[in-house]
Amino acid sequence: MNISSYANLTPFAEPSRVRVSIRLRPRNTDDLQFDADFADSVKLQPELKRLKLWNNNWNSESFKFDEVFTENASQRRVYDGVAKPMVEGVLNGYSGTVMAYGQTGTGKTYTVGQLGKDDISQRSMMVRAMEDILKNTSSTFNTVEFSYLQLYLEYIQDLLVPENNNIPIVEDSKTGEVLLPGAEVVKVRDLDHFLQLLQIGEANRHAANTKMNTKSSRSHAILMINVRKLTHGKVDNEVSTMESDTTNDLQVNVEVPTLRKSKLLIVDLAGSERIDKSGSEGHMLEEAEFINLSLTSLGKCINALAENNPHILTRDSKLTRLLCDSFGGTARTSLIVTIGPSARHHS
Ligand SMILES: Nc1ncnc2c1ncn2[C@@H]1O[C@H](COP(=O)(O)OP(=O)(O)OP(=O)(O)O)[C@@H](O)[C@H]1O
Repeated sequence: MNISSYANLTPFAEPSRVRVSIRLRPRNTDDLQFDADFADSVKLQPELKRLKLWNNNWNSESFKFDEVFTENASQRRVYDGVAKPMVEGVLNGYSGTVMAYGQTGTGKTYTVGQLGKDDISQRSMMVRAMEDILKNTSSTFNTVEFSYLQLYLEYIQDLLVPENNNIPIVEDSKTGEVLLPGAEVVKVRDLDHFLQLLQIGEANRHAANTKMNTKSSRSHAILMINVRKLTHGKVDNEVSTMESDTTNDLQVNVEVPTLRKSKLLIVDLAGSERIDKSGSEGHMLEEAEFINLSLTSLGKCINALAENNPHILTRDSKLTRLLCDSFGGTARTSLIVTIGPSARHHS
């Protein structure tokens, strides 16, 4: 899978159920030391929402995205362009999924999961999304709850209570809703409460990576925010009245309380390295194969969604089973592909 796997999805379906954006990470000290650059092989054209890739000096390919973010794009701008529309949908009762996809070290966690404790301008989508949801809900009429999980190999582990490390996926046969019995579901009091728990989750993910002897994330991290809103919708009701000897049917507006449920998923996917290039063996190979399987089946679902194909095969991996109730119907998906200065050599 490389850049071209997800580019150019937009023109096929209007209005699309999938949006795909791309973000370039700025050069870090390693890139500068090894003089890694992007400009000789890749050109971002944000005003055209295009990325141009040179295969050699004469040949180039152009890919279209919904949004193109250069290395100068702030966390705020990326959030506004990618996640905010999904948050607005969730506040209006529609579910949505935002996912970060890219190779190790290209900025997936920075984009979707960074806490920004010391500098709020560095806050990522998870924090900004919760902030916006809390700002636009009232604790009297709404409930905001979340779970924070990771999927490693084919095991779902609770990042808030890591002892829960083999959580099953159950599909409600009536509603099709994905249920995760045993996963911690926390009612959010305020943003500070959420930040504290997100930090615990981050530390548990980090500890799991350290145990696996790697700094990079070999698991998918999934933040699941559930919003329940009590709304009072007006419903036309027919009422019969008696006036002297005649019966009259009147249409009256009746206020009926309705509960609207919606879900926002923010997913920090595991690095998308290819097995053949990583030279993995033994356990590392098994790990890479599971990541490959889940990303491949996710790719198939996203392509099916973009083509408005009603048959979305979600059975192939735990990742897509976990996401399946956020794929169909009115739900929307937004994918942000992160790339780094050395990405061309690995794609
Ligand atoms: N847009 C950016 N601006 C500034 N720093 C960034 C940006 N994107 C990433 N970084 C920095 O680059 C490093 C790698 O980013 P990050 O950990 O988010 O990558 P990743 O894709 O999640 O990697 P992995 O798959 O290994 O977990 C981090 O130090 C991060 O702070």
